[in-house]
Amino acid sequence: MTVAGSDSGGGAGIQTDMRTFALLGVHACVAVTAVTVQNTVGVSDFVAMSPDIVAAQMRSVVTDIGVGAVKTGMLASGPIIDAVASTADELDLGNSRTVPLVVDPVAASMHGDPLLAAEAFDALRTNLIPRATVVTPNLDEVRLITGIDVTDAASQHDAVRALLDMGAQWALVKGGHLRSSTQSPDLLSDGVEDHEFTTERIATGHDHGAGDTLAAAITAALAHGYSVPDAVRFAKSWVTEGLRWAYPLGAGHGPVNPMWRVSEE
Ligand SMILES: Nc1ncnc2c1ncn2[C@@H]1O[C@H](COP(=O)(O)OP(=O)(O)O)[C@@H](O)[C@H]1O
Ligand SMILES: Cc1ncc(COP(=O)(O)O)c(N)n1
Repeated sequence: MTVAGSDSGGGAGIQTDMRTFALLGVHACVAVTAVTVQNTVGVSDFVAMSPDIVAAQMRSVVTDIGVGAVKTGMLASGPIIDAVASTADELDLGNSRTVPLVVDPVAASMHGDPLLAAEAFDALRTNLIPRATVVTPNLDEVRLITGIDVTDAASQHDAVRALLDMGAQWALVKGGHLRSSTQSPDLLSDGVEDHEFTTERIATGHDHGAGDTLAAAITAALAHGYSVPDAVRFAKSWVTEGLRWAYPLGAGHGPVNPMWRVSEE
């Protein structure tokens, strides 16, 4: 299940989560948190759902269909974060519970347009990150959540540690925004084991939805029973191929292509 916002341009959010889930052989259920007015150049507006309706979608799906793993993406507001956190407890989702919960703490679109209210960061830190089986921030989100500016391997380790100190079971600090590097290094840790997943940086401006694709692929792999390190290893290779097969669209950033496996044939 994905708990996320709609991207009218189809490059990120629910739309990319559902494509990724389908291609990875899992049925996608959805709790819509917000509807964005979005294309390849930016997000011009959004409307958030009521927290009760978000919680009710989660409850409706879990009590009837069941879920193998759950991912959160754009949550829009503090009250939605609080509702998702308490519903996760009610439904036995998250850190040390039955069903893994992947928290992608989406704060803004890649164009810099906000997707989370500024006053919602406390709720993210104190209510959602402690419930995460794995939290997957990019470097801008790391700065906003922990105050740490990641510029190298040492500060990436510090950021992982800060997220684990907030209570996440595993933290994955993604290196996609280290744009001056020739590589794209992601660091995963639970405080005991460190795993580095590094790929060559792909020269593309069409990287819209990369974080969603990665987190959705982690979620699908967890639903298939992978361990967290194996799920992240798989998802990193999946998003790397998606970036290689990304295509231009509109006047801005085209989408990572989660259909790369189909496109290849
Ligand atoms: N140009 C690139 N080449 C290779 N991997 C990339 C590139 N850009 C991002 N990635 C990878 O895509 C995933 C999403 O990363 P990132 O861009 O940091 O997140 P977000 O989309 O949330 O901003 C990470 O695994 C990151 O390493
Ligand atoms: C509904 C929604 N969810 C998530 C993102 C983040 O994706 P990106 O960082 O590629 O803009 C987005 N732009 N829109």
